[in-house]
This record gives sequence, structure tokens and C-alpha cells, in this order.
Amino acid sequence: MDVTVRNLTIGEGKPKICVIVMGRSKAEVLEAAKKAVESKADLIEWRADSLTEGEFDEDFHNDILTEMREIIGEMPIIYTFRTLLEGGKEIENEKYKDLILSVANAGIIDLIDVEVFSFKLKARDIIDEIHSFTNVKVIGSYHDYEGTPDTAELVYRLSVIDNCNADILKIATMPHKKKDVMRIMTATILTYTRPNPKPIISIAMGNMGRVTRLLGGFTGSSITFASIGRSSAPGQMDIEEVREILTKLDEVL
Ligand SMILES: O=C1C[C@@](O)(C(=O)O)C[C@@H](O)[C@@H]1O
Repeated sequence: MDVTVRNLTIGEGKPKICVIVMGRSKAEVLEAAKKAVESKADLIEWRADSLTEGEFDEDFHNDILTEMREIIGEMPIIYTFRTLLEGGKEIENEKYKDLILSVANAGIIDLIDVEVFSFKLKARDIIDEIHSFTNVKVIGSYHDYEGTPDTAELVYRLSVIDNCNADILKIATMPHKKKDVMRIMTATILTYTRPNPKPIISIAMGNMGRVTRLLGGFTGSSITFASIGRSSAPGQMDIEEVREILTKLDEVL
């Protein structure tokens, strides 16, 4: 079950490269958006939690997105507000929900990240609501910056995200040993080889986890995140480096 947004099909062919746009103010965000266009990435993720100006103001976020769209044209946009527990900024549950629904409803973006475990069973309601009134696709996500659960737990979490009706299933955890990296890769391949799998994004963070950013296609991970300047997570690499390595790997694998 591939996911198509604009001219991009996620889950088909090679993993897509997504660059991260961050900035404290509208000016910084739009400047980063220009760099994202120059990078010729497949899509961009705006980490809206990096704002300090108008940080929780829905209208302001939509206003930034309108100008961002003019800059980036047809490149698909992921909107992400990462909460404190999962590596971003503190936000009240109700505010998070309002922000997500308002941005999805405005229809400027193509994909939106919804943290499935930050809101327990309510994540499904948020996702169903987004699907009921927009064409925006949902990335259901789970991040653990402290460690990596065992393989069964990772597979279980991916299935919970799936049952919440997310269109794309995403897990990112912190490995402490090589076995942790293998757990992420195993959980991905086990989920991906089920009948009619949804696209998966799986990441082991930190330097040890870089193998998942470069060989994700082997296990069924459909997007790799790269930076243009400032990275948004440990172990994330610059887009030029990622592209060069992926091109080389493609020649030999
Ligand atoms: O969840 C992800 C993946 C990520 O955490 C990474 O490790 O590259 C970077 C985040 O910006 C993004 O939302």
C-alpha cells in the first residue's frame, strides 16, 4: 500500500530523501526552505517545534506554510510538531491536537506526523478526524531517545500505529549496542514482509544507527532523513553525504 503525495510515491522504489527545515522565526524557516529546494531532496519536513516566534499559534504556522509552499513549489511537505517526551518541545495535549488538526485542515501540507503513543488511544481519533476531512496522509510515529525496546515490542508498536489508521508507520529509537540496531532492522523487515504492508520509516539514532539511514531500503524503510546545515536528531547526516553514499550503494546492491 504505497502512499502517493503530489508526484512522489513513498514505499515504491528507492528510499526517498527528506530534508529537515528548522528555524526559530518565520524568516529563518523560509531561508531554510530555500536551501531545501536547492538541495533537490524528494520532500521536506518542517519541524515546527523549532520555532520560538509564534510557537503555538496555528494561524502563524499556516501563514508560514503558505509562504513555504510558494518557495518550494511541488515538493511534498511533512508538518511535524515533536513533543518534549519524544525529543521536541513541551506542549499541552489539547494544544497539540488543535495545532495538528488546524494545520491538516488548511490543506497546504501533504503529510503530517502524529505521535501515537504520546496520546494513547486518542491518536486514532485524531488520525480518523484528519482522514475524514482532508487528503493529508498521516505518519504515525514513535520515538525513544533513551533506548531501544526488544524486537517484539517494536513489532507491537508498529502494529499499534497501523491499527490507529496511520498511512505510514514510523519508529526512531536510540541504540546502545549493535544488537539494538539489528532489532530495529529486524522489526522493520518482519512488519514489511507481511501482506500489503504500509510504508515504514525506521531509524536507529546516533552514529551507531547510521547504518539504518543508509541501508534502510534493504529492510523496507521508505524515507531517510537528512540535514541541510542543522540536524534535528543524533546521527542525522548531511544530504550531500547521504545522496553520495546511497548512489554508490545503489550501484553495488
Ligand atoms: O522522527 C524523525 C526522524 C528524526 O528523528 C531522525 O532521527 O532523523 C528526525 C526528526 O526530525 C523526524 O521527525
